[in-house]
Amino acid sequence: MAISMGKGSVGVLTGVFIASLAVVVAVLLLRTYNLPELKVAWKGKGAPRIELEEDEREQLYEALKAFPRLFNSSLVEYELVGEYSHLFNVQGSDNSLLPYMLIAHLDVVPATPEGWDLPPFSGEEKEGYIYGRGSLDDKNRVIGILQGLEFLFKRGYKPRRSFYIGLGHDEEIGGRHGAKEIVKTLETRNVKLEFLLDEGFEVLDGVIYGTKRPIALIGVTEKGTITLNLTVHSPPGHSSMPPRESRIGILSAALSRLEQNPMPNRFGKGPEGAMFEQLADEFYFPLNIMMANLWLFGPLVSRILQRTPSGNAIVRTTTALTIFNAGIKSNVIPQTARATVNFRIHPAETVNEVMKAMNTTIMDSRVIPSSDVPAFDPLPVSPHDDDNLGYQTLKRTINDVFLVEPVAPGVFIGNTDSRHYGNLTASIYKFKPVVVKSEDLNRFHGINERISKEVCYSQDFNKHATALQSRIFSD
Ligand SMILES: CCCCCCCC/C=C\CCCCCCCC(=O)NCC(=O)O
Ligand SMILES: [Zn+2]
Ligand SMILES: [Zn+2]
Repeated sequence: MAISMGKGSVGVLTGVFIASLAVVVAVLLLRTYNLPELKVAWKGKGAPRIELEEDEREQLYEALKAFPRLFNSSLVEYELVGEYSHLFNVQGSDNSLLPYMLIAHLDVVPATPEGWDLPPFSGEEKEGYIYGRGSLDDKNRVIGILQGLEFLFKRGYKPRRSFYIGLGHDEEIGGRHGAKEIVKTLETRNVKLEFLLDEGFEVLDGVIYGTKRPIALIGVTEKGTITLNLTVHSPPGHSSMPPRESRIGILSAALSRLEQNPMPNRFGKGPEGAMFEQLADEFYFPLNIMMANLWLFGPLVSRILQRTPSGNAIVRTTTALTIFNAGIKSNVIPQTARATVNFRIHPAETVNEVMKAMNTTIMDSRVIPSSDVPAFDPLPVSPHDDDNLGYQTLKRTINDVFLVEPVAPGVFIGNTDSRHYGNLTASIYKFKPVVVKSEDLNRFHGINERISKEVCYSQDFNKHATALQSRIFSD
């Protein structure tokens, strides 16, 4: 797996990618940077609070030590938002240009050590990879962005276009206190953005069945989501006198019906069809002919795609059973059985339609649905035509840095903080500067999440930096 970076026509974007390449270097720097005395230019309402806990103060100080030029630059305003999220504003020289924004998140999903080759929170290395929860999602981008800026400031970087950086702390649970608060902060200042870049697809090497070479996808929209709790209640009792149907049995049957009756294959009814058509030449014969003629071969292609979990995620609303809880003792009939189901909604469907289909499939009034988190429909498609600054900058940067020619717009299958920024810009792009192979897909939220060190070093950092200089300073 590779990680890389560089930047396009917009100021730091190239630096960010370049720095993403050097994430390993950045991690080492975090530990070894030899500090000059800090004169930190904290501004805004995020100046360190007197009531910071010792460990919080320690962490902030570590950040300052790791990125001294960033935190000392007169061009940078920094503030803490929602207690743990970070907002940076880098001032450009031309206020007539709309700022852009880079976002990433600091939090991770949980991990227990079972099945990992190295402990999930160790950051230890093995055979050229750094292992750890967050190494792909999304600490690589956090470090990449900060290291990119540090690198650029070292070179005397002065952007023309202002930009923001937002680092959220609760993306994995919906971004309510992080990204949403950052957005509120920006809205009170009437900020509008030229575009926003967030995590998303990657350079996919052998991931899309039948492709001849690596392909980069930029997420220009994302699927909607419903997270539902399904509960079956009734009074508890002695296991020696079980009811004919237990709560566990009732709920399990309902869940099994959901799994056995997936939502319909909607391939071609959303923007995903255009992606495959655009990429038609990248497929081996006869898939190339089929992709170029989806009006005829669409049904066959959709059946091929749905064979793999990642392809299936593209063609339909997915149904994932993620949590199941019931029972407290081996001889007590449980009072409650409860499960969580996570739907990711295809762009051709809506929350209402999926809810209706779910009720029809379960068809059991003893199974009570409820939800702790808001559902949302698939998101609008961001512009990605030839003259769109954000999309084209990102596309050209991917071409240059990864030396990957095919870049296509796609429907992102996960959900991230960027959906909260819809009032600030219609141009939201989702790309993570790493190369991913098929066998890596299970590492996201799975075991042995890791990032390659070798490829970071083997990429010619200085070459990329030099080649992209004109872009760095042209905007
Ligand atoms: C032919 C099909 C090609 C599909 C290729 C799919 C490749 C997907 C690669 C990685 C995606 C893994 C999901 C990552 C989601 C990251 C964001 C996240 O975790 N957000 C929270 C959430 O969605 O719950
Ligand atoms: Zn993430
Ligand atoms: Zn995640």
